[in-house]
Amino acid sequence: MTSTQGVPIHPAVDHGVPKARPGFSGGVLSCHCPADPVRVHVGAQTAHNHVCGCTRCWKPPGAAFSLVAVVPRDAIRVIDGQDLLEVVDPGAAIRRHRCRRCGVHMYGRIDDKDHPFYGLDFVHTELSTDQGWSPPEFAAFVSSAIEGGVDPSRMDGIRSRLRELGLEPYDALSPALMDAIATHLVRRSGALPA
Ligand SMILES: N[C@@H](CCC(=O)N[C@@H](CSCO)C(=O)NCC(=O)O)C(=O)O
Ligand SMILES: [Zn+2]
Ligand SMILES: [Zn+2]
Repeated sequence: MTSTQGVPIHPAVDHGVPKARPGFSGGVLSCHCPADPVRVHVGAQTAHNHVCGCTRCWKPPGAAFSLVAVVPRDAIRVIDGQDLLEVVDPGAAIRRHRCRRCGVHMYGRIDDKDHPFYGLDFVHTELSTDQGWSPPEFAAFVSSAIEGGVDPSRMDGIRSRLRELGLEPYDALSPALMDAIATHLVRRSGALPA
């Protein structure tokens, strides 16, 4: 089979998916401002790290996918630049807090207590120089990359490259996460025991 190594996905995976460090318990995320960056301490290892093709997640310049994971919301502490943070879209389920100088998203928070992922914040581990974060496990919202400007003719190559990297492509979240969402919705409706 022809290699699709030359198909760029995201700089953090284009040369191979990194490994988690056993015992890793978090680090500091910094925005891209060259001086006085916003800094956020994340006091936990990440979970469900994935590359995401949706238009809402922050991506580094030129990348077709973002790299995004979750941590418990109480693990997030803004240590510098709190006053520089603004919410990108207050109406979105994930209220992404970005640096208003450089535009980098520092964390995304769910404030709706009924949301299946309430209690989890979304973070981009590439904003940290600390090594050992949980690596991406799958690719989400792959078809949405077209909405972000990727030519549809490139999608076969992109899906092949994702598979080559071990990042199974899905057009929503992974089956495990979609099942968790559906289970939450059914439980909330009272049709399943809590
Ligand atoms: N086609 C849309 C999809 C946007 C979307 O639903 N994104 C997901 C995944 S983000 C992290 O994996 C989501 O849950 N969004 C909720 C929110 O953004 O509040 C598009 O590309 O815009
Ligand atoms: Zn900034
Ligand atoms: Zn996304």
